[in-house]
Amino acid sequence: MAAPDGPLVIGVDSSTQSTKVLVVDTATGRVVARGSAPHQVTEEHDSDPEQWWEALLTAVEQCGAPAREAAAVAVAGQQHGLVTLNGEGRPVRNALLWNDTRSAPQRDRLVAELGGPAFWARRIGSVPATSFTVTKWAWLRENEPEAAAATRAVRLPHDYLTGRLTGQGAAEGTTDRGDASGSGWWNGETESYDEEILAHVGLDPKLLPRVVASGEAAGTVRSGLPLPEGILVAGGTGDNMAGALGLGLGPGRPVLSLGTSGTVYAVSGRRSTDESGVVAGFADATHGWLPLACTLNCTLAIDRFAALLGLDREGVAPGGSAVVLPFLDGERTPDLPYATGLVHGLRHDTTGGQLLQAAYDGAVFALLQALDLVLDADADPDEPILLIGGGARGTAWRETVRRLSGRPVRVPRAQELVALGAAAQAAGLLLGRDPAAVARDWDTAAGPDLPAVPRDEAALERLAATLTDAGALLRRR
Ligand SMILES: Nc1ncnc2c1ncn2[C@@H]1O[C@H](COP(=O)(O)OP(=O)(O)O)[C@@H](O)[C@H]1O
Ligand SMILES: O=C(CO)[C@@H](O)[C@H](O)COP(=O)(O)O
Repeated sequence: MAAPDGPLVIGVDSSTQSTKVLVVDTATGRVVARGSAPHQVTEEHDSDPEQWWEALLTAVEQCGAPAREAAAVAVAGQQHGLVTLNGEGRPVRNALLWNDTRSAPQRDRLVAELGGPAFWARRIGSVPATSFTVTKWAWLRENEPEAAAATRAVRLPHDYLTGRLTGQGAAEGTTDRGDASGSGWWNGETESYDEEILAHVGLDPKLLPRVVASGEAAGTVRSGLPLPEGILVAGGTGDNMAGALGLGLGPGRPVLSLGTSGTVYAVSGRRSTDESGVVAGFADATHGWLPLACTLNCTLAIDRFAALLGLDREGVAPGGSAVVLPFLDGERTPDLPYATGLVHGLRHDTTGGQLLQAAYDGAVFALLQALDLVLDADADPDEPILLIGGGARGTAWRETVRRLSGRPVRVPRAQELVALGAAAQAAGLLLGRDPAAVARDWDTAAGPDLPAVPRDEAALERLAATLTDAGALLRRR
């Protein structure tokens, strides 16, 4: 390893399928070491937080000597997951994840009981989808009351890992405003926990972590870990907020992330309060906002579809009139938690490759429809879409986004932008700087631009019509 020019920092991305760790030179943004380890997710979409912790340690150990020289660390995590801890700070049960739709009945009731979509959009910036932590807590109380009663602390995934790094007890947890804004009990108007919502769902605010400010440390690394004892631990954040930091994102620049979830987002100085529920009005990890739309079925659904067809994920073919709505996990955008996958428009001459292409189209459609909604009204329509996440490495994904958006697409050369964003947060804390400005100095968003191609209006119209016509099927429980 060439000698670093500045202090080293560690950025962690604990996402749905795996944990990735980068050791980064703060002076240049150069990645000097990396590691990764997978997680298991059950068929019901829950996951053991102890396994995330083991994966984090494994991935840090893979980084070797540079990890032992780092001066600060931050953790970004999959949003919304409900982590319930006992008095010893250990999980009461597996975490209920963002893509678990079991809480759909509780969600419907909560929205109706507390003043409808307008109330929620105004208070928390979003009409909660079944992803939101508040709906999962309501589900737990109703379906596993003994687990809810045994809970002494409620955490989000990144809070849990930050707590394990710092040695926080059940009463000492921390979180940040970005990830807190996806809980459903953090009020964006007052920037504090919403006591009326918490009382309604029977959650004692004392069980929740303290929200640390941007630029404030969550603590320091405790002894006995493969990281230097006593180094700074930044507040951490949700994975999408960290992706925005990692790109050094400014207003008007749309991001499309293709991972287990599909997300489309932008940063804004204006707080979003979309009563339609398409846009979640999240906070970002500093002082601004991160309007975002999210789908439950993205790369995993398409890989499953390719496997069913016996094709490689790049085995797409143009043409045909097939439409696929790849809602294998139910769906959040559009809001169809009970939906299953749907194939329509088959003919004798439809090929497997055309069907696979239709599945890609179906996965990208709702995200692109939400693109203009997450951008400020004065955003330049010719600004390239920044394509990130594991899917951004695939040609079929890139070409689908180009063809259905009609916009230029840029794939940043830097990979693992969520872990890079966590590293930028750690660097910002260490150097007393704005983390997004640190990432801009690292030039993380640089990459070749793929020019715009004419938008495939026929494919978009077929998808829109099928969604409307299949409404009753897709809503059936
Ligand atoms: N070369 C590639 N081409 C297309 N897709 C890829 C490629 N490599 C990985 N992927 C996709 O990336 C996904 C993982 O993306 P990632 O952003 O790491 O997910 P998450 O952060 O949600 O755990 C996998 O489901 C896989 O389908
Ligand atoms: O629910 C959301 C955003 O609201 C998801 O984006 C999760 O944050 C999971 O992210 P990945 O594991 O797909 O990165």
